[in-house]
Amino acid sequence: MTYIAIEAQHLSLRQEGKTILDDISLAIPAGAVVGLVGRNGAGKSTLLRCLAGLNEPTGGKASLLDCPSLDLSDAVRERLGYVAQTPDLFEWMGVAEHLELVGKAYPKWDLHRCLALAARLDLPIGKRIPHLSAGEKQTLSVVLAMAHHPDVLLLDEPVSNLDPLARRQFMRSLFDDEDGERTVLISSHILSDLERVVSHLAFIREGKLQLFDTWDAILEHYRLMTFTTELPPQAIVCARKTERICVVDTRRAPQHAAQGRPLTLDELFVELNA
Ligand SMILES: Nc1ncnc2c1ncn2[C@@H]1O[C@H](COP(=O)(O)OP(=O)(O)OP(=O)(O)O)[C@@H](O)[C@H]1O
Repeated sequence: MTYIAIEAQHLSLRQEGKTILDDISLAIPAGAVVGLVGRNGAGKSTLLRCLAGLNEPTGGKASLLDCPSLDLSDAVRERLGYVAQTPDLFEWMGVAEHLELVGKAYPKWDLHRCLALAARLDLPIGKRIPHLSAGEKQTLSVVLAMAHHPDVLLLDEPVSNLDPLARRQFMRSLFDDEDGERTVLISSHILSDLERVVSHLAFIREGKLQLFDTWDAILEHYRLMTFTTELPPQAIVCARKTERICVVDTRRAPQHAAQGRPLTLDELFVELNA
C-alpha cells in the first residue's frame, strides 16, 4: 500500500509580522515526483525548509517518512537528500574533499554512484570551491544530495543555474532505476523541465497552496473556458471574471467537459497567478 512520504498539516509561518506560509496541508504519496511552482516570493523555499526541519513553523506541523521534520531521526536523515537554493559549501575546500567529507556522514554513501553522477553531470572533481561557476556549485550540491540513495529528495531550484544539457542529465538522474521508489519535491521556474518528469504539481501563491493534483489529471480534465454563472462554483479552479475567462476542473462539471480547450502548464501558471 502507498504511504505518505512528505506531509504538511496546517503548516503556517509568520515572520516579522508577515504571513509567509498560510495553513498549508499537503500529503505526498511515496514515489510521487511533485513540481512545486509559484511566483518569486510565493513561499516555495520556506515550505521546503519547513519540510526539511530547517525552519520552525509558527503553526501546524511537517513530517517526512512519518517522522516530525523538527525532530528527524538519524534513520530518516540518512534517507533524505536536500538541495538548498543557494549551495551551502565550504569555500576553503576542493570538490573531491567535499565529496569525501559528506560521504563520511552517510552510512549508505555510494562512492561509485557519487563518481558516476559527478561524471554524468560534468562536475570538475579537481577544482576548488571558489573556482567553481554557479552551475558547477549547484551540480556539486546535487551530487552531495543524491549519492547516498535518498528515498526522499527536497530540491529547491536545483537546476536554475544549469545549462539545458546539464538540466536534462540531472532530470534523468532523478530516476535512476537502481534507486527504486523515490519521492521528490522539486521547486523550479523552468516549467518545461517539470512537465517532462513530474507525476504531480503543487501550486503555491502568497503562502497558500492553491492547487495540488496529478499532472495527468490536469492534462485530461482542466480546461480554459469562458466564464459563465452556469458553471458549478466548486469546479472553478481560478477565474478572471472581468475578462470572462476561467479554468475549470471538468471532473466537477462533466456537462462542460467539451467546452473551451486544454491548457499548457505555462498557461495554467499564468491563470493561477493572474
Ligand atoms: N527571514 C525572513 N524574514 C522575513 N521574510 C522572509 C524571510 N525569509 C523569506 N521571507 C519572505 O518570505 C516570502 C517567501 O520567500 P521564499 O524564499 O520562500 O519564496 P520563493 O517562492 O522560494 O521565491 P523564489 O522563487 O524567488 O525563490 C518572501 O516574500 C520573502 O521575502
